[in-house]
Amino acid sequence: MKDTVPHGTSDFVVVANRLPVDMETLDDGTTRWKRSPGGLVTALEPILHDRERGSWVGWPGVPDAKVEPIVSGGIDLYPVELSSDEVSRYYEGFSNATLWPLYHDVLVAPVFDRDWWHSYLDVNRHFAEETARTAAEGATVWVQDYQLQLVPRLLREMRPDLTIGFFLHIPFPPVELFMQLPWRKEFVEGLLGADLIGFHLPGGANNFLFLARRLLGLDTTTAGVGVRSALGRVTLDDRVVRVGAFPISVDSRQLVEQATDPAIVERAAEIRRELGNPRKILLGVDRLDYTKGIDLRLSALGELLDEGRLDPSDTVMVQLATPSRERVEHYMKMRSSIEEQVSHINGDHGQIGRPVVHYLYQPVDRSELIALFLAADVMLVTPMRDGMNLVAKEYVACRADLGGALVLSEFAGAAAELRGAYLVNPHDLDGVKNTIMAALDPEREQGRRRMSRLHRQVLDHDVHRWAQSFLGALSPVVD
Ligand SMILES: Nc1ncnc2c1ncn2[C@@H]1O[C@H](COP(=O)(O)OP(=O)(O)O)[C@@H](O)[C@H]1O
Ligand SMILES: O=P(O)(O)OC[C@H]1O[C@H](O[C@H]2O[C@H](CO)[C@@H](O)[C@H](O)[C@H]2O)[C@H](O)[C@@H](O)[C@@H]1O
Repeated sequence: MKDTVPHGTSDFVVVANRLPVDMETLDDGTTRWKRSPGGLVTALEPILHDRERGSWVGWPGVPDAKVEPIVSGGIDLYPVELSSDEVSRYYEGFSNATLWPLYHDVLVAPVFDRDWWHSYLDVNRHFAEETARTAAEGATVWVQDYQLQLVPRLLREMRPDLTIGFFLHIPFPPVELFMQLPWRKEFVEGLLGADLIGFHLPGGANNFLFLARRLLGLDTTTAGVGVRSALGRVTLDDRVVRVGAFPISVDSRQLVEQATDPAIVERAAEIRRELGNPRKILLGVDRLDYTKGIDLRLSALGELLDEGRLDPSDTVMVQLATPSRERVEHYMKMRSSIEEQVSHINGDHGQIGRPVVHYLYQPVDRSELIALFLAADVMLVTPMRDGMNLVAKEYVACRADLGGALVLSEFAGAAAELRGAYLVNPHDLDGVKNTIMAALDPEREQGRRRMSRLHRQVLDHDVHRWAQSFLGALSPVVD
């Protein structure tokens, strides 16, 4: 295969399950493009804008879409077509009903289905082939996330001239959980096709190194990996693979700019008025996913209202939930139970024209989202497990006014850096309730000091630093 693949012209190629835009078919049968959901796209978009040329290989988000490459002179988009059967078995099945729950602490039971596995293997091969066609001789390829863990090895077999990086956006599980995977060796071998493997946190990197030793009997470093430092190494027969921790972030300066735009500041004030000028506004912003702890925060709110610790006449919660993976069973169940909880709270505590919980099952524009961040007194980020959680970082980046408070789960990757947040254990409902109460009414100067510390952290560690640290560590392997 090596010599038969024609080379493309792109020196820098991002490979991700999704393109940064999703194709949408309108009622009249015409199509248009809209921003893809999720933090991976939020993070990678500004990185590619920084580059004069680059390509992105990914799925356009709908089955059976025959889309020609979109070559614009900036970021060229190379669509990978997935059939409806592949969407069902590779994306909804293996990626999101096997790997996603397995890597998120088995919050629901992962399904191990051999047909799904074969589809995952086939689709990973399609992605590797499309990338091999797109990349120029000696190009750098950056493969993203759990949907494509076999691509590094497949791609190296096709194109040994490439420099290959891989970044995992979700947690890498503890060894005991990973060992459940019937195809565990194939995954470790797949990732070892890369020159550099990146995780959000040192724990994930250390788990991976342990598995490379234990499962494959490879020679690895055993000292702990640091944050953007002290990379681990796996020594193979012909090369060394490096392993590191690179916490992802947001485009902080751009968010500050938008959040201080007078039109957005005015919109934030208008939102408060539209909500009836409550004393306090709580906010949740998530993809609708069972990992995000939306149910937990609604339970906390419901109990605080039931107990009279919160007054429904002066407290409002806004919960935005982006539709996600809507055909996967646990997502359907979670949607129904969240909507039941919202109705329950509003039924018990709302008044005509004054619901306590304003729930939107739809994505909103970035400017509206930033205005909501500014309007919110308390941001609730309460996942049971999350790779990073960019919403937490977006909120503190936007609060250049040093107002607001962040309640953050210890089980979000972001908690490793945002130590000044109101940290909660999402398994401890009473603890969450007490922490929400504390975050609602901090002593003013103490609240501003907390936010100032968080804001500085996110400004100093933005998404550009993330990309530079990963790509900087990847580039020495070219020498
Ligand atoms: N309802 C929504 N409307 C607009 N953007 C949203 C909405 N929900 C989530 N987002 C955006 O999607 C991204 C979510 O990223 P993150 O918190 O890392 O989690 P994940 O990638 O698992 O969805 C953020 O950029 C956030 O602002
Ligand atoms: O593509 P979808 O199935 O619609 O899912 C959206 C994305 O969700 C996940 O995001 C993760 O990446 C974020 C950025 O690193 C991180 O902050 C968050 O904790 C992760 O959950 C998924 O990993 C992406 O591949 C999806 O595109």
